[in-house]
Amino acid sequence: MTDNDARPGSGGSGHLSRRTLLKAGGLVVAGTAAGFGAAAIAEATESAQAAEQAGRSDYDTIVVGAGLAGLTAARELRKKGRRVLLLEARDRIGGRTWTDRFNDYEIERGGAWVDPLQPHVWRELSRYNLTIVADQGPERVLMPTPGGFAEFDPVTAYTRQGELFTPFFAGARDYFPKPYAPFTREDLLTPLDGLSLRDRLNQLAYPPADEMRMTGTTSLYGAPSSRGGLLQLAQWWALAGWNYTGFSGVNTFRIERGTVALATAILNEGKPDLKLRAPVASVVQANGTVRVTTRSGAAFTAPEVIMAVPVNVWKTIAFSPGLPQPHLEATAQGYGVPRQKKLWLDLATPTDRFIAEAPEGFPFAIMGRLNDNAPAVAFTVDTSFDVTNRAAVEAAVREIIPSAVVRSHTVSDWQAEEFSLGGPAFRQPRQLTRLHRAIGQPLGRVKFAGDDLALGWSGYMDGAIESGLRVAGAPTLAPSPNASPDTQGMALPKVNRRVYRSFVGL
Ligand SMILES: Cc1cc2nc3c(=O)[nH]c(=O)nc-3n(C[C@H](O)[C@H](O)[C@H](O)COP(=O)(O)OP(=O)(O)OC[C@H]3O[C@@H](n4cnc5c(N)ncnc54)[C@H](O)[C@@H]3O)c2cc1C
Repeated sequence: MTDNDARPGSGGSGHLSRRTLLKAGGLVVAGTAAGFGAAAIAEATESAQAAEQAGRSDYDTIVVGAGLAGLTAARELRKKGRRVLLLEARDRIGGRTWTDRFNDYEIERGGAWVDPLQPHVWRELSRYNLTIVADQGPERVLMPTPGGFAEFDPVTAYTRQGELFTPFFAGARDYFPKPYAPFTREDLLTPLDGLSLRDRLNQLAYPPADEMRMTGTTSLYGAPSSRGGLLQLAQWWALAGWNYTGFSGVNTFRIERGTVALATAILNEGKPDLKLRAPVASVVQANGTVRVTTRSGAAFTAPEVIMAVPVNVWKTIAFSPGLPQPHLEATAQGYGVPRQKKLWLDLATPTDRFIAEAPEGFPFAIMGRLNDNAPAVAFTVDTSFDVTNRAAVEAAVREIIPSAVVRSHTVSDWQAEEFSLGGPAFRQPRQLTRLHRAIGQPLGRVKFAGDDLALGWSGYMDGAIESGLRVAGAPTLAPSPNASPDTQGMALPKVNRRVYRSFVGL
């Protein structure tokens, strides 16, 4: 049910005095946890206590955040017969997935690609009978060399990438023997978790000509390579079957009707009470009740709350009692790839299907046109050029393809969006062993969910769904990556996965 107004009988905002409403309204302006004053928390606490004493809660569970994690959790709880309220800050569902239009073309501004190696998202696609399409893939690949960019056929280019990346992940089968249970060999993980992607490159000491072919990948996720943790990428390698074809081929496929079709199907099955444009400002627990207050002052109570918002956003919400130390550290350090922007480019030239990878330090880490007559997609973590300016974007593209002509473009800046404050999850060194388990733990009656907290495909839609299932007490999946992927009866377009450089996790 889509319902932007307080539900009759919910008792929601009716619980608040005018004074509280005005005070809570101040939160909108402040927009940060710090902006939520002690007086407002005290009042919300009293109110939660009163609700508890009166034995009335508006809902059984309040889920905050209608991304794939929150939608999944809400559906699973509804299936158990619970009364569920889903509060979403934006005016749409889907969070870091967003099917939109650019010129006459359907684009994904966030998550796009799915794969049978990703069991949770794949099971959902099968459940809703959502058709899968394959990108056509590149006809040629531009790779950096010490003398400039050189052109290769895709099989040659990606066979070489496989030769370079396989040693990068040497030992991953030992330290991630069960990729969905990442702490199985914590003894081996702990010393490795201090390594950044840059550290691992330094250890391998590849000749410069080889290293430059790898830093397009490491800089994109690490943002820069020295920031991203080796073990995040290594876990994806393990989840994909400990080999390059799996790692690189993941995300060859898309949902024909867009990610919006998946998010909508989950919502329609669960039918929680959904309130859009309802950014949550505070979450206050007292005597067995949790009171959730939005920036506009609407308040709702339930014995249980699920926070399915990105870790990076936790710091903008006032929790009482306050977040434990690991949660505070994680939200201060950041869990989502910082600075990453996804651009769609209408290129007059070139007109063919290509992928170009650039070494660290270039404005674009990777770009390509994957389908005929489609716009090109490009990713940057460089904050020094103005991505809103067409001429600056064209100049950046021309650093790789000198003859390129950009007609128009559009940008998604997930870092700048206040309800994500970053891109997909990508852990930094030491976050896996020091923080990951701890931040998945509840704070009293408040539980946490999201792709950031997944045990498997963190940074992907699959991880968001996995986390949403787990927090709602529903079974998750952990297939052996050695087994052939379970396509769950879905028709799969036949493609040569070796020619893909998937835009893994992008
Ligand atoms: C550029 C980009 C490319 C990606 N590419 C892929 C890909 O190809 N394949 C893939 O599988 N994954 C990809 N991902 C990752 C994937 O999109 C995410 O893993 C997934 O969407 C996360 O879902 P989530 O529910 O955990 O979080 P989100 O989708 O971020 O959902 C959280 C929700 O909480 C809401 N919210 C935030 N703050 C508040 C508040 N205060 N009150 C109420 N609501 C709030 C947000 O508006 C949002 O709707 C990509 C992500 C990005 C950014």
